[in-house]
Amino acid sequence: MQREQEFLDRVYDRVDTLRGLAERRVKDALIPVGTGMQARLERDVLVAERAGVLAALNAVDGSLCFGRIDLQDGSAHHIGRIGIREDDADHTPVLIDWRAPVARPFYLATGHTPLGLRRRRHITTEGRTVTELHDEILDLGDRERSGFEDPSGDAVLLASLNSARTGRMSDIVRTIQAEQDRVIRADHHGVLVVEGGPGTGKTAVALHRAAFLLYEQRELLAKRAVLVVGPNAAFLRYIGEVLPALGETGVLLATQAELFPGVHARGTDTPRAAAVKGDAGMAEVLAMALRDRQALPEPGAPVIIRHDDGDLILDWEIAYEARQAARDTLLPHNIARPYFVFHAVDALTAQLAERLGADPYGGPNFLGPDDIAQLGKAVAANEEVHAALAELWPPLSPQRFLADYLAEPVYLPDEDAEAVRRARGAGEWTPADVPLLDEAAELLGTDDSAERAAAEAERQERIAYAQGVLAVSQGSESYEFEDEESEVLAAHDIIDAERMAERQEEADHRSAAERAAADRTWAFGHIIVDEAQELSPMAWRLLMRRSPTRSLTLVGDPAQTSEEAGVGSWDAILEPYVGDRFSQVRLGVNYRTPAEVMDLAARVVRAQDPAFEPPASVRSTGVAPWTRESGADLAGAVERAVAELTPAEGRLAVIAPDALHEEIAARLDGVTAGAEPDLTRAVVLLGPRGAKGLEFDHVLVVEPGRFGTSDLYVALTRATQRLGIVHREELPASLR
Ligand SMILES: Nc1ncnc2c1ncn2[C@@H]1O[C@H](COP(=O)(O)OP(=O)(O)OP(=O)(O)O)[C@@H](O)[C@H]1O
Repeated sequence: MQREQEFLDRVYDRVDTLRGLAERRVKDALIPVGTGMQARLERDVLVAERAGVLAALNAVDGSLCFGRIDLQDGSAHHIGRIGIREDDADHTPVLIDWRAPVARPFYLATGHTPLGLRRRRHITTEGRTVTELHDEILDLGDRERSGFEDPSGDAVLLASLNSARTGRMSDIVRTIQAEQDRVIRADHHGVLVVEGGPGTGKTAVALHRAAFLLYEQRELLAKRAVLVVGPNAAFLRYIGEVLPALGETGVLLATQAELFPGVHARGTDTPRAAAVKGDAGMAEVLAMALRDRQALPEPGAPVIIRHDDGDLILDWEIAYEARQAARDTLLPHNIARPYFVFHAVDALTAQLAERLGADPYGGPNFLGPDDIAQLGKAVAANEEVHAALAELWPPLSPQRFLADYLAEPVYLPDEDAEAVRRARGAGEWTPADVPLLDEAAELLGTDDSAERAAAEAERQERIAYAQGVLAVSQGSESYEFEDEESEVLAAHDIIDAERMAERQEEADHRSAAERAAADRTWAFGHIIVDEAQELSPMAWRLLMRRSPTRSLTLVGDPAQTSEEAGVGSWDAILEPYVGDRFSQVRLGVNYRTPAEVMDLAARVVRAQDPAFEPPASVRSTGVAPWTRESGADLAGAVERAVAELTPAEGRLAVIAPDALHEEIAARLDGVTAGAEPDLTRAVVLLGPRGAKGLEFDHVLVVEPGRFGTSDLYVALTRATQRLGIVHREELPASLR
């Protein structure tokens, strides 16, 4: 213990020095250097990197070092959350980053395959103090003993699994199991599917994989960022501290609702509406609806446009020809629109020229090319022409187009159309709208010509300003002294106006993740999707656009699928994008739910699928789950059960059908219905969907007869210790 403490003191001394250094280096990096795009980009990356180092040093302070491996060759390494090196000529490693290849035997070695290890030591600390050691002897021939031997090898794991929950997920870096380690360190190329039942550590593994990839592919991912997609905001908050605790901040966590920058999708859909909106056929439906927005005047009923040189007649033929020319470009709607306008203006000009220059005696037209060009300019400048053309081929934003479509949904069976119909201006965007907005944005194309023109105008303004500055400095021409060496330089000698203008531009110190959050077309370096079974085919289209390299990790459990829009099999999800070129692994051990609770949960699924095999629980508590009939006063029975089950330390979740929340919340102190739950409170009230991915020490399930099979399976598997069930209505047969 003493020696480990001395070691730790040395490491923390070094950390404190490094932190001081990092603080100074962040400040230095902020000083503007060089000019030009490249220099600025490099500086911004440097600032982000150095700020990242500082954040990492600050974040990992609490439990920096957690392990040690002693090798058969007599050497030893300490393993920590981040790597620390000595300040010597060789930069000797003091603490090995858990993600480094050298650290790998810490996770994989067994007595059977010791991978060159003699001993594995788990070091437990509180703050900067060593409090416990647990040693596993891996070389049975080795007689040396420390007195801290842990013959079972899982004391640290079990202590962590049994510890009281806090409402925030913690990292598992000290106790990653071998099957999990293989997933975390799998190659980042291509698509990896990680399947596993409740509590098998899928979420934990996905997050540690993000940390691993950020370490291994630091250069690529610092620029392109990692996206982690989770099922809802409460879940993202629940997992939000894991990566920072591992020293990683370059990750964007988002729900589907947040994947269209500028839109906050806070509305809700009926399950039916969400399923219709998520169906793959919606891509074609929207494309067809958009073609309908490229309209023509009725044949025989042309649009008459007033014009100084005589009325212009915008008829079916002119509009048809112009539309065809624009469609032939195969460009998205907004980008093809100028072609439509150009062809229509051209045809209207020709019409006018023919009328004005016509020779009454049938000779050639009087007007020369210059006259016609003049006429064309006047037609193009006529506001009414543009208004008429905008009626036929309107410039559209994704929001406007989708709102219009939902107000009058076409190309859908009547029932589906009714399910998604929403009056213009009514209600908010919903998560299921987000992939449709993204699809619309693709079909429409971004017409950013106005923004580009504005940016260029701004740049010209800066250059003009800089020229002004230089003109003033010109007044003090460089004086040529006889002695050439002593020439005095003026500002304009060393800097031209353009470079000076660039210098004035605001530096963009946002990290790649922050930039990515604001950019719909961002291509992420890697995307991790948790609860991937819930996403609809339309949502997959959106995510695949954000991952042109198809570097993805998908994590999920088909048995827990609750969304009607969710896709049934990984083959069905992935076939359109990568064919059958994806790898799949299964995690088979449940670290969360005790065996007693898992047995009950498995019965629920088996009632539907007799061949169902749940993951094996690593623990049992010896406490069986119980069911209790409430009599008439359901809320009263819940209140009493909550009083019994609320742990002295840790968290209790009441998982009840949404319709009962008001009634239940009224009886529970500090518990509210409807609002987004604060998971750090001792008692939390949730619906089965909101409980997805979360866990609590104790769980009370209310009125399980009203839950669908997969929702009930999710609800029952949230407990790390105890489970109770309260019901007034009849129990499902599987729970009786
Ligand atoms: N190797 C490990 N060491 C310590 N704790 C672990 C380990 N693996 C998993 N856990 C813990 O088990 C619990 C369940 O993990 P996690 O939430 O990642 O499972 P999951 O497979 O995503 O579950 P679900 O599908 O039910 O949401 C978490 O508390 C997690 O910290």
